Amino acid sequence: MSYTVNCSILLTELPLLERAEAAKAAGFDSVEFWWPFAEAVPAEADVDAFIASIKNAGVQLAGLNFFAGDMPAGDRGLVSWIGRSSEFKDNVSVVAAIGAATGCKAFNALYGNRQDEHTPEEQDELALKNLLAATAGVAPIGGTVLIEPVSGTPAYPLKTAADALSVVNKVKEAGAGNIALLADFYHLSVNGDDVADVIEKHAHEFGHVQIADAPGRGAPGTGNLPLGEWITRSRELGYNGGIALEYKQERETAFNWLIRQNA
Ligand SMILES: O=C(O)C(=O)CO
Repeated sequence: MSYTVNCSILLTELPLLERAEAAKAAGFDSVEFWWPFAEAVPAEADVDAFIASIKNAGVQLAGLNFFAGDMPAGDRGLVSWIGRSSEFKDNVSVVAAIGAATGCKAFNALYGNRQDEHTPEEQDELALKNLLAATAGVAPIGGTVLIEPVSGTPAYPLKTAADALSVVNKVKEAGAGNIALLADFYHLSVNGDDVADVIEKHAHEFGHVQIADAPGRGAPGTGNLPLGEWITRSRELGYNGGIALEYKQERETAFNWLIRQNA
């Protein structure tokens, strides 16, 4: 099986523009990134350099997150963030341009942490508008917007597959078909979701899958999740998209579990 390397959590010892090449050298043909710039609309030269690093490495960009704010400081997306919707919409154009240049078709829109000064209804109303703008923005390049339950950030409201699917369904009811659940087996497990049940019910409609073991968000085999079984069952039930490696592990040993598995 060929996996996608998430180069925002793996290979991070290397400068951003060297990571795609390092993934290729480690034997992978596809990579994905969280938003790789500090701002929603970076300098054109920085975007061009990022695209060139993917193309020159000879890998496929298989996934890209929309700008999500200051993630190290705890931000997890702009989608429902009242006061930052023009920034989000400006970002959609840059994301779509990167998709057009690279052939990337999967775009993860982190929903945003709850803001105490606004009601959940107000934030969800904005999220619907922003997600309709995002789905419209990537539709011309055949893109799909992904909605991801995330762990580790208490104020992030989408914790289970059901939470994310209710957002997906609202956007679909509003007329956009190109939106789907990002099933990150690590985040779902840590949040207490029943991952096996989510797979039984929804694998056929997953937009993307990411893996890490739990506890610890390490490589497969470092924790106790049955990741191999879950991947196999997802495939049996019709999921035919990529499986992205989104775990923490130093570069030297990042893919040893795969080498052992293939030996
Ligand atoms: O913030 C995280 O942990 C993510 O997985 C973002 O995509």
